[in-house]
Order: sequence, then C-alpha cells, then structure tokens
Amino acid sequence: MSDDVEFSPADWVRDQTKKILETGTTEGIDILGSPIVLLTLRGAKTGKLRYTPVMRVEHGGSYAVVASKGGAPEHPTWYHNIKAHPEFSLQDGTVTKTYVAREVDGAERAAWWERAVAAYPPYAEYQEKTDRQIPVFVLDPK
Ligand SMILES: C[C@H](OP(=O)(O)OC[C@@H](O)[C@@H](O)[C@@H](O)Cn1c2nc(=O)[nH]c(=O)c-2cc2ccc(O)cc21)C(=O)N[C@@H](CCC(=O)N[C@@H](CCC(=O)O)C(=O)O)C(=O)O
Repeated sequence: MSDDVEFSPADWVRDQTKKILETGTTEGIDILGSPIVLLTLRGAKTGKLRYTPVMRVEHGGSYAVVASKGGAPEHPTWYHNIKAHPEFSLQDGTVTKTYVAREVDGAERAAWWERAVAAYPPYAEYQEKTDRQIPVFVLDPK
C-alpha cells in the first residue's frame, strides 16, 4: 500500500505541485522564470509524505535546497523534515531519483549559495530580510 502524499496547505504551492503531477514534468513551471524541482519529504513528527517544491539549483549531478521561506524569521517546517529524514526523492523534469541531503556550512555553503542566487536572485533579498542564516542542504545522488 503506497503512502498517500500530502499537498501543501498553501494554495499556490499546491497548484504548482498538482500541475507537475498532471503533466509529469517540472518543465514550464517556474517562479519568476526560474525552474523548480519537486521533493517528496517525510514529516519529522507525523511520518507523512509531503510534496515540497523548491527552486532548482543543480551542479554536477548534485542539488542545493535552500530553506529560505521568503526570508521569514523562522525556518520552513520542512527544514525539520529533511533533518529527520535526509534520504528522499527529487523530481527534475520527468526524472525522479533518490538523494541524500546534508546541511552545509563554511566554504561549501558559500559556493552553493552563489549558485543558488545565480539560479534565483531573490534568495539574496531573502537573506537581507532576516538575521537567521538561511540553511542550505546539498543533495547527493544515493
Ligand atoms: C506551511 C508549511 O510550510 P513549510 O513546511 O513551512 O514550507 C513553506 C514553504 O517553504 C514551502 O511551501 C515551499 O514549498 C515554498 N517554496 C520554497 N520554499 C523555500 O523555502 N525555498 C524555496 O526555494 C522554495 C521554492 C518554491 C518553488 C515553488 C513553490 O510552489 C514553492 C516553493 C506546511 O506545509 N505545513 C504543513 C506541513 C507541516 C509539516 O511538515 N509537519 C511535519 C512536522 C515538522 C516539524 O517537525 O515541525 C510532519 O508532518 O511531521 C502543515 O502545517 O500541514
């Protein structure tokens, strides 16, 4: 019996997720012209599977996932989901693979932060907006 996967309670996020599932690809679905990828994360407390779209930041077969939440003072809830269950699937285009996430800091974080801002410039404004350091996870193929 396959786990049913929960959608975001946020309408605009749910709508983009449903479009990816209906069309079978993340192609053509974007935020301000920047592409997105679809994570399927397991809840840290409930264990439920949850669709979580994020911006696409890819380099050499690995991805960065940026827990920005628009520069809000607190991390997105899904930050805790990745910390608790770091192995999960990522869909990019029509391809879905399993990755293992690790939170990065120092020079590695700086290199990925640069790639993230290049892929989606508003990340720089989000970091200006909050004094929490926006977490960056690197996802390596399993
Ligand atoms: C509102 C809350 O959202 P959140 O997890 O804080 O995440 C907020 C947003 O970051 C999330 O909606 C992202 O998908 C928004 N988002 C991006 N968010 C980002 O932070 N970064 C991005 O790059 C990003 C890109 C993006 C692209 C397209 C799109 O449609 C959305 C995008 C939420 O979904 N809550 C659910 C799930 C809560 C949950 O995960 N519960 C866990 C427990 C977690 C815990 O331990 O506290 C569980 O089930 O166990 C609920 O209340 O039912």
